[in-house]
Amino acid sequence: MLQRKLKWKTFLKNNRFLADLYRATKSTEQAKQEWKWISQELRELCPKDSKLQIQRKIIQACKLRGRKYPLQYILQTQPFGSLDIQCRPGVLIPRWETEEWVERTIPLLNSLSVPNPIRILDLCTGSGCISSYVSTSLKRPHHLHVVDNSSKALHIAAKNLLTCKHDSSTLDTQFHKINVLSAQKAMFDLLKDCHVVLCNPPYISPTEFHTNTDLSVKRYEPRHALVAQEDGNQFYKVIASYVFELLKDPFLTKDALRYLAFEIGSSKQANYVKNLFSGSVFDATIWKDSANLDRTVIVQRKEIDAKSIVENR
Ligand SMILES: C[S@@+](CC[C@H](N)C(=O)[O-])C[C@H]1O[C@@H](n2cnc3c(N)ncnc32)[C@H](O)[C@@H]1O
Repeated sequence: MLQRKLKWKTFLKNNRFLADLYRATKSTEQAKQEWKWISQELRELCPKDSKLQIQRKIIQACKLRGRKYPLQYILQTQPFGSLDIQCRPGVLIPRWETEEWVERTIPLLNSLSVPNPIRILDLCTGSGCISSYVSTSLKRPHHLHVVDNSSKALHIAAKNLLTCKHDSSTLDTQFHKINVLSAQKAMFDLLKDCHVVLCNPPYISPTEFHTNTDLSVKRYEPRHALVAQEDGNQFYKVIASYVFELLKDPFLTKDALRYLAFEIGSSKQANYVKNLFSGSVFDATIWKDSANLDRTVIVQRKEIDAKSIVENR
Protein backbone atom coordinates (compact mmCIF):
# COMPACT_ATOMS: atom_id res chain seq x y z
CA MET A 1 0.00 0.00 0.00
CA LEU A 2 2.78 2.38 1.08
CA GLN A 3 4.78 1.40 -1.95
CA ARG A 4 1.85 2.10 -4.25
CA LYS A 5 1.37 5.52 -2.63
CA LEU A 6 5.04 6.33 -3.14
CA LYS A 7 4.90 5.21 -6.75
CA TRP A 8 1.89 7.43 -7.32
CA LYS A 9 3.64 10.38 -5.66
CA THR A 10 6.65 9.98 -7.98
CA PHE A 11 4.31 9.69 -10.90
CA LEU A 12 2.60 12.93 -9.91
CA LYS A 13 5.96 14.65 -9.54
CA ASN A 14 6.78 13.72 -13.12
CA ASN A 15 3.35 14.60 -14.38
CA ARG A 16 1.49 17.10 -12.23
CA PHE A 17 -1.51 17.16 -14.58
CA LEU A 18 -2.44 13.69 -13.41
CA ALA A 19 -3.60 15.38 -10.22
CA ASP A 20 -6.32 17.16 -12.23
CA LEU A 21 -7.39 13.87 -13.72
CA TYR A 22 -7.34 12.22 -10.31
CA ARG A 23 -9.62 14.99 -9.02
CA ALA A 24 -12.10 14.13 -11.77
CA THR A 25 -11.91 10.36 -11.52
CA LYS A 26 -10.95 9.64 -7.90
CA SER A 27 -8.94 6.67 -9.13
CA THR A 28 -5.24 6.50 -9.91
CA GLU A 29 -5.75 3.84 -12.56
CA GLN A 30 -8.52 5.78 -14.24
CA ALA A 31 -6.47 9.00 -14.09
CA LYS A 32 -3.58 7.27 -15.86
CA GLN A 33 -5.93 5.82 -18.43
CA GLU A 34 -7.47 9.23 -19.09
CA TRP A 35 -4.00 10.77 -19.42
CA LYS A 36 -3.21 8.18 -22.10
CA TRP A 37 -6.47 8.80 -23.95
CA ILE A 38 -6.22 12.59 -23.78
CA SER A 39 -2.62 12.76 -24.96
CA GLN A 40 -3.21 10.23 -27.73
CA GLU A 41 -6.53 11.58 -28.99
CA LEU A 42 -5.56 15.26 -28.96
CA ARG A 43 -2.50 14.43 -31.06
CA GLU A 44 -4.73 12.62 -33.53
CA LEU A 45 -7.37 15.37 -33.51
CA CYS A 46 -4.84 18.13 -34.28
CA PRO A 47 -2.26 16.51 -36.58
CA LYS A 48 -1.04 19.86 -37.93
CA ASP A 49 -0.33 21.41 -34.52
CA SER A 50 3.24 21.82 -33.30
CA LYS A 51 4.46 19.79 -30.31
CA LEU A 52 4.13 22.88 -28.12
CA GLN A 53 0.58 23.59 -29.28
CA ILE A 54 -0.43 20.01 -28.55
CA GLN A 55 1.16 20.17 -25.11
CA ARG A 56 -0.79 23.32 -24.30
CA LYS A 57 -4.02 21.65 -25.44
CA ILE A 58 -3.33 18.59 -23.31
CA ILE A 59 -2.62 20.76 -20.26
CA GLN A 60 -5.78 22.78 -20.87
CA ALA A 61 -7.81 19.56 -21.26
CA CYS A 62 -6.48 18.18 -17.96
CA LYS A 63 -7.35 21.42 -16.17
CA LEU A 64 -10.86 21.29 -17.58
CA ARG A 65 -11.17 17.66 -16.59
CA GLY A 66 -10.13 18.62 -13.06
CA ARG A 67 -13.25 20.81 -13.00
CA LYS A 68 -15.34 17.76 -13.99
CA TYR A 69 -15.60 18.70 -17.64
CA PRO A 70 -16.83 15.54 -19.45
CA LEU A 71 -14.10 13.44 -21.01
CA GLN A 72 -16.31 12.86 -24.05
CA TYR A 73 -16.28 16.58 -24.91
CA ILE A 74 -12.47 16.54 -24.69
CA LEU A 75 -12.02 13.38 -26.77
CA GLN A 76 -14.99 14.42 -28.95
CA THR A 77 -16.40 10.89 -29.13
CA GLN A 78 -18.34 8.33 -27.11
CA PRO A 79 -18.57 4.63 -28.03
CA PHE A 80 -22.13 3.57 -28.73
CA GLY A 81 -22.32 -0.09 -29.75
CA SER A 82 -19.76 -0.53 -32.48
CA LEU A 83 -19.91 3.19 -33.31
CA ASP A 84 -17.86 6.14 -32.16
CA ILE A 85 -20.43 8.89 -31.80
CA GLN A 86 -19.16 12.45 -32.28
CA CYS A 87 -19.76 14.59 -29.18
CA ARG A 88 -19.70 18.36 -28.87
CA PRO A 89 -20.54 20.76 -26.03
CA GLY A 90 -24.18 21.80 -26.30
CA VAL A 91 -25.28 18.30 -27.35
CA LEU A 92 -26.07 15.53 -24.86
CA ILE A 93 -23.47 12.76 -24.52
CA PRO A 94 -25.01 9.36 -25.41
CA ARG A 95 -25.51 7.03 -22.43
CA TRP A 96 -25.01 3.27 -22.09
CA GLU A 97 -28.62 2.93 -20.90
CA THR A 98 -29.82 4.24 -24.26
CA GLU A 99 -27.42 2.02 -26.18
CA GLU A 100 -28.83 -1.01 -24.37
CA TRP A 101 -32.48 -0.50 -25.18
CA VAL A 102 -31.82 0.56 -28.74
CA GLU A 103 -29.82 -2.61 -29.31
CA ARG A 104 -32.74 -4.60 -27.92
CA THR A 105 -35.22 -3.03 -30.34
CA ILE A 106 -33.24 -3.99 -33.47
CA PRO A 107 -34.46 -7.62 -33.83
CA LEU A 108 -38.00 -6.44 -33.15
CA LEU A 109 -37.76 -3.80 -35.86
CA ASN A 110 -36.23 -6.32 -38.26
CA SER A 111 -39.25 -8.57 -37.79
CA LEU A 112 -42.01 -5.95 -37.44
CA SER A 113 -44.73 -6.82 -39.92
CA VAL A 114 -44.92 -3.59 -41.89
CA PRO A 115 -44.03 -3.22 -45.56
CA ASN A 116 -40.53 -2.17 -46.58
CA PRO A 117 -39.06 0.35 -46.33
CA ILE A 118 -39.82 0.57 -42.63
CA ARG A 119 -40.21 4.24 -41.65
CA ILE A 120 -38.61 5.26 -38.39
CA LEU A 121 -38.97 8.56 -36.55
CA ASP A 122 -36.20 9.46 -34.08
CA LEU A 123 -37.68 12.17 -31.85
CA CYS A 124 -35.27 14.35 -29.82
CA THR A 125 -32.30 12.91 -31.66
CA GLY A 126 -29.49 14.88 -29.97
CA SER A 127 -26.20 13.44 -31.27
CA GLY A 128 -28.18 11.10 -33.54
CA CYS A 129 -26.83 8.10 -31.62
CA ILE A 130 -30.14 6.21 -31.85
CA SER A 131 -30.59 6.77 -35.59
CA SER A 132 -26.95 6.03 -36.28
CA TYR A 133 -27.16 2.75 -34.40
CA VAL A 134 -30.39 1.78 -36.14
CA SER A 135 -29.02 2.81 -39.49
CA THR A 136 -25.99 0.52 -39.19
CA SER A 137 -27.76 -2.39 -37.50
CA LEU A 138 -31.05 -2.76 -39.32
CA LYS A 139 -31.10 -5.49 -41.96
CA ARG A 140 -34.13 -4.25 -43.86
CA PRO A 141 -34.59 -1.17 -46.07
CA HIS A 142 -35.56 1.83 -43.98
CA HIS A 143 -36.27 5.55 -44.03
CA LEU A 144 -35.18 7.69 -41.11
CA HIS A 145 -36.74 10.95 -39.97
CA VAL A 146 -34.63 12.68 -37.37
CA VAL A 147 -36.07 15.48 -35.20
CA ASP A 148 -34.63 17.98 -32.75
CA ASN A 149 -35.18 21.66 -32.02
CA SER A 150 -31.45 22.35 -31.61
CA SER A 151 -29.40 23.25 -34.70
CA LYS A 152 -26.24 22.14 -32.92
CA ALA A 153 -27.74 18.72 -32.26
CA LEU A 154 -28.97 18.30 -35.83
CA HIS A 155 -25.58 19.30 -37.17
CA ILE A 156 -23.80 16.62 -35.10
CA ALA A 157 -26.55 14.08 -35.82
CA ALA A 158 -26.04 14.64 -39.56
CA LYS A 159 -22.28 14.20 -39.14
CA ASN A 160 -22.76 10.98 -37.18
CA LEU A 161 -25.27 9.57 -39.63
CA LEU A 162 -23.05 10.38 -42.54
CA THR A 163 -20.00 8.66 -41.08
CA CYS A 164 -21.82 5.56 -39.88
CA LYS A 165 -23.92 4.97 -42.96
CA HIS A 166 -22.14 1.99 -44.50
CA ASP A 167 -25.29 0.10 -45.20
CA SER A 168 -27.30 0.38 -48.36
CA SER A 169 -30.47 -0.48 -46.39
CA THR A 170 -30.70 3.17 -45.29
CA LEU A 171 -32.63 4.54 -48.24
CA ASP A 172 -33.21 8.04 -47.01
CA THR A 173 -32.54 10.21 -43.96
CA GLN A 174 -34.31 13.51 -43.39
CA PHE A 175 -33.58 16.04 -40.68
CA HIS A 176 -36.27 18.25 -39.17
CA LYS A 177 -35.75 21.23 -36.91
CA ILE A 178 -39.01 21.09 -35.01
CA ASN A 179 -40.23 21.92 -31.54
CA VAL A 180 -41.92 18.64 -30.62
CA LEU A 181 -44.05 20.37 -27.99
CA SER A 182 -45.55 23.07 -30.17
CA ALA A 183 -45.22 22.19 -33.88
CA GLN A 184 -48.44 20.22 -33.93
CA LYS A 185 -49.04 20.17 -37.68
CA ALA A 186 -45.46 19.12 -38.50
CA MET A 187 -45.62 16.45 -35.83
CA PHE A 188 -48.92 15.07 -37.18
CA ASP A 189 -47.39 14.85 -40.65
CA LEU A 190 -44.35 12.96 -39.40
CA LEU A 191 -46.20 10.68 -37.01
CA LYS A 192 -48.94 9.60 -39.38
CA ASP A 193 -46.34 8.51 -41.92
CA CYS A 194 -44.09 6.49 -39.63
CA HIS A 195 -44.23 2.87 -38.50
CA VAL A 196 -41.88 3.30 -35.56
CA VAL A 197 -41.10 6.08 -33.07
CA LEU A 198 -37.91 5.95 -31.03
CA CYS A 199 -37.69 8.69 -28.45
CA ASN A 200 -35.35 9.69 -25.66
CA PRO A 201 -36.80 13.06 -24.67
CA PRO A 202 -35.79 15.40 -21.84
CA TYR A 203 -37.35 13.74 -18.78
CA ILE A 204 -35.80 15.13 -15.60
CA SER A 205 -38.03 17.37 -13.50
CA PRO A 206 -36.63 20.85 -12.65
CA THR A 207 -36.50 19.87 -8.95
CA GLU A 208 -34.62 16.68 -9.61
CA PHE A 209 -32.22 18.53 -11.86
CA HIS A 210 -31.33 20.90 -9.03
CA THR A 211 -31.18 18.35 -6.24
CA ASN A 212 -30.20 15.03 -7.71
CA THR A 213 -28.16 15.51 -10.87
CA ASP A 214 -24.45 14.88 -11.14
CA LEU A 215 -22.40 18.10 -10.96
CA SER A 216 -20.60 17.40 -14.23
CA VAL A 217 -23.90 16.90 -16.05
CA LYS A 218 -25.45 19.98 -14.45
CA ARG A 219 -22.47 22.18 -15.26
CA TYR A 220 -21.59 21.09 -18.74
CA GLU A 221 -24.38 19.22 -20.52
CA PRO A 222 -27.27 21.16 -22.08
CA ARG A 223 -30.10 21.72 -19.64
CA HIS A 224 -32.68 21.83 -22.44
CA ALA A 225 -31.72 18.24 -23.35
CA LEU A 226 -32.43 17.02 -19.84
CA VAL A 227 -35.20 18.96 -18.16
CA ALA A 228 -38.92 18.75 -18.88
CA GLN A 229 -41.87 20.39 -17.18
CA GLU A 230 -44.83 18.58 -15.58
CA ASP A 231 -42.60 16.54 -13.31
CA GLY A 232 -40.47 15.56 -16.29
CA ASN A 233 -43.45 14.12 -18.17
CA GLN A 234 -44.29 16.89 -20.61
CA PHE A 235 -42.89 15.22 -23.75
CA TYR A 236 -44.63 11.89 -23.16
CA LYS A 237 -47.93 13.61 -22.51
CA VAL A 238 -47.76 15.82 -25.60
CA ILE A 239 -46.58 13.00 -27.91
CA ALA A 240 -49.33 10.68 -26.61
CA SER A 241 -51.91 13.40 -27.27
CA TYR A 242 -50.72 13.67 -30.90
CA VAL A 243 -50.89 9.91 -31.29
CA PHE A 244 -54.44 9.66 -29.98
CA GLU A 245 -55.55 12.59 -32.11
CA LEU A 246 -54.15 10.81 -35.19
CA LEU A 247 -55.93 7.58 -34.29
CA LYS A 248 -59.23 9.38 -34.79
CA ASP A 249 -58.34 9.75 -38.48
CA PRO A 250 -60.22 7.01 -40.37
CA PHE A 251 -57.57 7.19 -43.12
CA LEU A 252 -54.71 6.38 -40.81
CA THR A 253 -53.16 3.18 -42.19
CA LYS A 254 -53.00 0.06 -40.06
CA ASP A 255 -49.20 0.11 -40.33
CA ALA A 256 -48.79 3.61 -38.94
CA LEU A 257 -47.56 4.03 -35.34
CA ARG A 258 -47.04 0.33 -34.83
CA TYR A 259 -44.16 0.50 -32.39
CA LEU A 260 -43.11 3.29 -30.05
CA ALA A 261 -40.18 3.20 -27.61
CA PHE A 262 -39.71 5.86 -24.93
CA GLU A 263 -36.73 6.08 -22.62
CA ILE A 264 -37.78 6.99 -19.09
CA GLY A 265 -35.93 7.90 -15.87
CA SER A 266 -37.76 6.12 -13.04
CA SER A 267 -40.37 3.49 -12.22
CA LYS A 268 -42.87 6.24 -11.47
CA GLN A 269 -42.30 7.74 -14.89
CA ALA A 270 -42.46 4.28 -16.52
CA ASN A 271 -45.90 3.74 -15.03
CA TYR A 272 -47.00 7.22 -16.03
CA VAL A 273 -46.07 6.53 -19.67
CA LYS A 274 -47.52 3.01 -19.58
CA ASN A 275 -50.81 4.41 -18.30
CA LEU A 276 -50.90 7.03 -21.06
CA PHE A 277 -51.12 4.25 -23.64
CA SER A 278 -52.55 1.14 -21.99
CA GLY A 279 -56.25 0.39 -22.07
CA SER A 280 -56.35 1.61 -25.68
CA VAL A 281 -55.37 0.14 -29.03
CA PHE A 282 -51.87 -0.17 -27.62
CA ASP A 283 -50.11 -2.66 -25.38
CA ALA A 284 -47.44 -1.07 -23.21
CA THR A 285 -44.55 -2.94 -21.60
CA ILE A 286 -41.77 -1.72 -19.33
CA TRP A 287 -38.20 -2.84 -19.99
CA LYS A 288 -35.50 -2.81 -17.34
CA ASP A 289 -31.86 -1.97 -18.01
CA SER A 290 -28.90 -4.08 -16.88
CA ALA A 291 -28.78 -2.15 -13.59
CA ASN A 292 -32.28 -3.58 -13.01
CA LEU A 293 -33.91 -0.14 -13.28
CA ASP A 294 -37.00 0.60 -15.36
CA ARG A 295 -35.61 2.25 -18.47
CA THR A 296 -37.91 1.99 -21.48
CA VAL A 297 -41.62 1.85 -22.20
CA ILE A 298 -42.44 -0.11 -25.34
CA VAL A 299 -45.80 0.70 -26.86
CA GLN A 300 -47.15 -1.61 -29.56
CA ARG A 301 -50.26 -1.07 -31.56
CA LYS A 302 -52.54 -4.06 -31.72
CA GLU A 303 -53.09 -5.29 -35.24
CA ILE A 304 -56.64 -4.20 -35.96
CA ASP A 305 -58.08 -2.20 -38.80
CA ALA A 306 -58.38 1.57 -38.77
CA LYS A 307 -62.18 1.55 -38.41
CA SER A 308 -62.17 -0.44 -35.19
CA ILE A 309 -59.40 1.76 -33.82
CA VAL A 310 -61.81 4.70 -33.88
CA GLU A 311 -64.54 2.61 -32.29
CA ASN A 312 -62.21 1.34 -29.58
CA ARG A 313 -61.12 4.79 -28.44
C1 LIG B 1 -32.30 13.42 -23.62
S1 LIG B 1 -31.67 14.21 -25.08
C2 LIG B 1 -31.61 12.79 -26.12
C3 LIG B 1 -30.54 12.83 -27.14
C4 LIG B 1 -30.29 11.51 -27.86
N1 LIG B 1 -31.48 11.00 -28.50
C5 LIG B 1 -29.72 10.47 -26.92
O1 LIG B 1 -30.40 9.46 -26.66
O2 LIG B 1 -28.60 10.63 -26.43
C6 LIG B 1 -33.08 15.11 -25.60
C7 LIG B 1 -32.95 15.89 -26.91
O3 LIG B 1 -34.19 16.59 -27.10
C8 LIG B 1 -33.96 17.83 -27.69
N2 LIG B 1 -35.10 18.70 -27.36
C9 LIG B 1 -35.33 19.39 -26.20
N3 LIG B 1 -36.48 20.06 -26.28
C10 LIG B 1 -37.00 19.80 -27.51
C11 LIG B 1 -38.19 20.22 -28.18
N4 LIG B 1 -39.08 21.02 -27.58
N5 LIG B 1 -38.40 19.77 -29.42
C12 LIG B 1 -37.50 18.95 -30.04
N6 LIG B 1 -36.37 18.51 -29.46
C13 LIG B 1 -36.12 18.93 -28.20
C14 LIG B 1 -32.64 18.30 -27.11
O4 LIG B 1 -32.03 19.23 -27.96
C15 LIG B 1 -31.88 16.98 -26.97
O5 LIG B 1 -31.07 16.79 -28.09
